[in-house]
Amino acid sequence: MIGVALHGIRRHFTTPARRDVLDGVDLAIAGGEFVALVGPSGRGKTTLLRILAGLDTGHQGRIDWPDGPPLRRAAVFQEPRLVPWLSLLDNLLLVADRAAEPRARQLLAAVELAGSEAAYPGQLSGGMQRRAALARALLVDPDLLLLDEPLVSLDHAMAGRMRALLADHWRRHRPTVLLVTHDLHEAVALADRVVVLAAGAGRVSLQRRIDLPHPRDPDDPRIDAIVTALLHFDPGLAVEEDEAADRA
Ligand SMILES: Nc1ncnc2c1ncn2[C@@H]1O[C@H](COP(=O)(O)OP(=O)(O)OP(=O)(O)O)[C@@H](O)[C@H]1O
Repeated sequence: MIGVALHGIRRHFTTPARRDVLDGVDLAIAGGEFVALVGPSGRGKTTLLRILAGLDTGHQGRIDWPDGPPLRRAAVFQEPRLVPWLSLLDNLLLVADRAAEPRARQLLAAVELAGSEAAYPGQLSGGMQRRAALARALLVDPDLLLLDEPLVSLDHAMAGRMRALLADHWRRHRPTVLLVTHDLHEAVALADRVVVLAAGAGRVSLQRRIDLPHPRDPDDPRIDAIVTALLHFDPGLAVEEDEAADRA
């Protein structure tokens, strides 16, 4: 299992304006841990995820991999990033070899895309594409799974089923997961730990361990109680909660 320790991660952008987006993030994630990173728009969540994915190398600070670097890193970003001229099935097989086809079909069925294997991304809704991107990430059996609001445009029921799929995959395979979400309920329902980025400071302002046993019932009232406690700590998170409720 792959743990990671971030020490004093800083990211400064100069355009369009000079700005310290991350200003000394310290965060250690244990191998096999499921961490949710929350906070309103613009606090640098995606930037941190891109740094961990190896896509943003303009940061300062140190990233340690105490168990060695991840061998299979997978990421799902807000935009699905599928190759437009390949079918869904071929998009999945891009990250694996042909022998993985039965598993790829199985995963497409698990994200409720059975029957769409031959479709091209442009023929599908944004939500369908996002589910395909999730299936593609799971196909590589990642040891580090980075998720940037992967369920954001899905309807309430579908998002619930995809959350259950993700939770089930994590329990069986135990990848190390960092999930960025605006949805506090989602964060508490899934994660071992919720990490809040501070408003305007670019640093971790709160970490809260979620000691509820897995598998979790999303209707467990203890989840709402923890969400209320987090909102009490950082009322800025409430705006995002309202938006999540509107989307549902
Ligand atoms: N390549 C870039 N160049 C300049 N500024 C950037 C770049 N990438 C991100 N930023 C800025 O950094 C800030 C943080 O962006 P980031 O996407 O990491 O926030 P976030 O917390 O993930 O927001 P959201 O929840 O809306 O996705 C924003 O003000 C954004 O405009």
